[in-house]
Amino acid sequence: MITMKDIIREGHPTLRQAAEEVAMPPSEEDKEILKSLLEYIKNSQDPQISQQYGLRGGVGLAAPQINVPKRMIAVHTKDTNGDTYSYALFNPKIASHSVEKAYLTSGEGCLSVDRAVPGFVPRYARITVKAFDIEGKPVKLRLKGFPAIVFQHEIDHLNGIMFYDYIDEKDPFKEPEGATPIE
Ligand SMILES: O=CN(O)C[C@@H](CC1CCCC1)C(=O)N1NCCC[C@H]1C(=O)Nc1ccccn1
Ligand code: NI
Repeated sequence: MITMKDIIREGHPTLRQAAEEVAMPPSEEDKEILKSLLEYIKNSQDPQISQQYGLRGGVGLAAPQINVPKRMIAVHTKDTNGDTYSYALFNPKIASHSVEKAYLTSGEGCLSVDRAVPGFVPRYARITVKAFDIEGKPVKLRLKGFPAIVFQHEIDHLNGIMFYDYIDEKDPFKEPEGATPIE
């Protein structure tokens, strides 16, 4: 199982690399890696397991964060209606997106960043993601709200982008023009 010692931290070059596409259909090895990403996220949200293994809670994880420069992400979270979004995907791509932006009013953090970096992170309010599921079947997701923010944070990791790259240094809490705040 993945624990915090497997998660690389800022300064590690892999976090700033573009990750490689995963060949489809996925190999058994790639399937195991993808499963382990989703397993970490679920474990990190389990009070007993996360305490026992000292896991930092997360709602998403990308393979580069465990020093695997391959295009794989896992997301396990709820939206404000309480619907659960649980995905483990290969080669996710943002196929289209809204012009409208959105941002978390709490700002963002990252399991690979051991410090608080305050400020709003402007992202697209709605996205359409095309990807492949754990069996290599094509999937298409239309996302908005918190899940859309999480997916963008994870897909950025596949392109070597960190959340704080978007924060306005001069005025970190400036409301991004016409953006929707997400509590
Ligand atoms: O690449 C993936 N990561 O770096 C894990 C990140 C991903 C999220 C950050 C903002 C959008 C995606 C993560 O989950 N966190 N970041 C650091 C510690 C807290 C934790 C978090 O934000 N938890 C959370 C947030 C809202 C509701 C419930 N839990
Ligand atoms: Ni992150």
